Amino acid sequence: MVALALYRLFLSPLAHFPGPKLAALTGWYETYYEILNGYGGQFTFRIADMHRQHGPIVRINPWELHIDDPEFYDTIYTLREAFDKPVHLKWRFGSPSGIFSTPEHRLHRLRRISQEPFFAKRRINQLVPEIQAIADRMCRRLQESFKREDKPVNLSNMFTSYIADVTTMYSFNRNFDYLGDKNFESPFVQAIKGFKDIAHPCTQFPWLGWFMQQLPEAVVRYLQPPMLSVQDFQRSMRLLIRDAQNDVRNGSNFDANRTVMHGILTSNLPEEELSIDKLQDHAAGLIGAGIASPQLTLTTACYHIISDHAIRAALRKELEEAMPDPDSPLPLAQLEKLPYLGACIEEALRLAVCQMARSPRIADHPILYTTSDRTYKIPSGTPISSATWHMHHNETLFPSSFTFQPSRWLSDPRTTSGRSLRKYMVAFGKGTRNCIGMNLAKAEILIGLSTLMRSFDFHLFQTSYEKDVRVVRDNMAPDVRPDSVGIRAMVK
Ligand code: HEM
Repeated sequence: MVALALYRLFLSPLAHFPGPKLAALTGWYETYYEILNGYGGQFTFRIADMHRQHGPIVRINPWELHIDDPEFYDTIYTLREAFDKPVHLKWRFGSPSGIFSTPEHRLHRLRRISQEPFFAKRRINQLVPEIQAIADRMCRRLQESFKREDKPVNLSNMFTSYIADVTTMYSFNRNFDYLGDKNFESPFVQAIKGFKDIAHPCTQFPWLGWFMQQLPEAVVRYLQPPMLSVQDFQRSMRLLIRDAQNDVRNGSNFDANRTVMHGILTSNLPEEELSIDKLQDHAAGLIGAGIASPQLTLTTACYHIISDHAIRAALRKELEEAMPDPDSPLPLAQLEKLPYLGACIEEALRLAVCQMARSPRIADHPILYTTSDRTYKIPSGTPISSATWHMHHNETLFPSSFTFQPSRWLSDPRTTSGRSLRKYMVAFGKGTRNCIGMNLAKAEILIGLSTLMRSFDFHLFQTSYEKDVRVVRDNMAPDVRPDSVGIRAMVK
């Protein structure tokens, strides 16, 4: 023990990097902040404190560095290098073979290439009529079951159902009509919560994710209740995959170009990549990542727009001029050109952050990082990261960073050093592992938000900033107090 402590503090290749000595000494420091301190999920905030105290590069645990320098982001998250992700993060979401979780660069490329064509802009453009039809269904449900009955709607549940209907339609060609539920309570609300609840324990104790999957259900129910909704979710993915496999086997009733799962099954992936376990991980990755982040962005946008009269009026004016008849929606290409709508969405993406937990990369060669007074040589094999949370709340780039100001995105905004502000918008990540679903997400958000805001007015219902909006923990995605029941609104 003593030898290990001395090694970590004085002899390790990271010993000369700044940071708290306790963090350099033991991984339990991080575990304490992620699991035991306050609501848990506090380490991202703690890292911000470390930077305030020790500068732009800090050693955050015995093995890892974090860099809070907007100009260095593109060096870590790059298309030019073949970086890996740390192996211990593979079990974080219980789907070790999903592309999000694949550590090795080469295997990641192989898996990602089989899905990429489905998320190209051209392919997403073809999907627009179906997304619009689902957004129209959301509005009809709001009109009939909430506006007419003068009943509050839970915005996060509604957007989860909207996005879940789009995602399952595109992934499996299935219409589950989650929007049809009386209160928009789709099973994904519980499953997403379950994924978030297990993520910190599975990150801190990587064997836990594997171990939980080996245990009988009754034991899991007793030990880790959140894992149950994750297992339910994984079981339903398996059934959908079996159906898609049958379609492909029978050569009937499917079009390989229409859904992502049929596309994966008919791609050039080698046979060993098409086992039911691996396919389940791909499906879980797509559905999990594909629902949680667009939902959070839409809820964030909606909350801020309806809580600020001036912003709501400006958006309403732009939408009314562009869409005189609310029942005749604009084509996606024209929605993309509406400046104020675009600025509201950009600002919602910035504030929603979506992926709050850091996502480290590992290089197989040393990397140089220069501060104002010295150059550090980061040893090869060291996990390094720059978290989106810190970038999006950098007060130099985004003054009053916690306020929703769409105007900061209007008219080709620049930083004080003359660079485009958009360079520092990193909601979708960058580099070889950036968000594969970005085009789909943007289409879902543009169509959903414009249709909704053109058709209705909203007033917040029993919603407080402190309880329901202020981010108090990093649950992989930013999360609010555990006693929040979500942002609710009356429909006018
Ligand atoms: C507002 C919406 C979204 C945001 C902000 C977002 C954000 C991100 C970010 C930051 C990453 C990089 C993760 C990392 O570096 O470790 C990522 C990866 C990923 N996203 Fe998204 N995402 C969104 C929507 C979607 C959608 C709609 C889908 C699919 C239906 C999707 C599927 C994925 C997948 C599969 C990955 C892993 C990519 C890889 O490792 O190659 N995301 N997303």
